[in-house]
Amino acid sequence: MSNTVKVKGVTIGEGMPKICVPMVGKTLSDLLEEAAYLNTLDVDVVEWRVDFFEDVLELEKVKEALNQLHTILMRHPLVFTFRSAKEGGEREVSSEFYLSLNREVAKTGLVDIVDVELFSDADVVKTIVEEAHQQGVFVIISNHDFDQTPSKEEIVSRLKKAQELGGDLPKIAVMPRDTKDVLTLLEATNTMKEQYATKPIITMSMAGEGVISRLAGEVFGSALTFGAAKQASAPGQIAVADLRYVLNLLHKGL
Ligand SMILES: O=C1C[C@@](O)(C(=O)O)C[C@@H](O)[C@@H]1O
Repeated sequence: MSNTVKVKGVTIGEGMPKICVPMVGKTLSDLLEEAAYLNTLDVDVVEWRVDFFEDVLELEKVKEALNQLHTILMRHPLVFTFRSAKEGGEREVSSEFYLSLNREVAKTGLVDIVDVELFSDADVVKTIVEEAHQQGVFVIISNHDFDQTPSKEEIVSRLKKAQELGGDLPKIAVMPRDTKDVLTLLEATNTMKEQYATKPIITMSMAGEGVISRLAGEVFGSALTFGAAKQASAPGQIAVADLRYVLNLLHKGL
């Protein structure tokens, strides 16, 4: 049985998949505008994709931005994510910087969840998980394959690894080359959820062919789905209102 992650009144892993929308602004003023707009949408969780932020290398500016974003978004659980270029993000940084960025942000009390990549340096993953948990911050341990869909066994094994490393929300995003790849992701999700998961998991097959995986999480076992506000942060994300409509529809049928 999967546990749940409860944050600011949102229970991830129970009922309908929760909708998370990424903020991808480059400047603070873009971000503040995006945050205000997100407040008008029916979203459960907000993600700050800080790798898009032009001042991401200056920790003080990141913290200042977080302060301001928090005043707008305080009702929503906030995920803090630096996505590396090798996993589909905007830039690459050193392991040292990645560690200090995540550890400093976890200490601010302004974020609820940090996203750490499974294939980061093993000590870095361990340290971030430990320190985030000391601060009462949850951890997504994630992996992204923008080129292909690994085998079912490999997907399950990565999700298990993320769980063993202490991730509260193991996550994987993969790219399909055909519809069979989408089925592979769905099957891996179902197997993980039914047989191994002690935590809510998050999975998606990206791009157009994979859209079904962003909609049918409640059926196959993914607890959270990423939707788009004005700008998508990954291929295949659909508008929040459409996402909510379909999630509700599928929920009614279950
Ligand atoms: O990891 C993910 C999932 C994602 O890549 C997607 O495919 O929706 C979008 C990213 O912003 C997020 O950090």
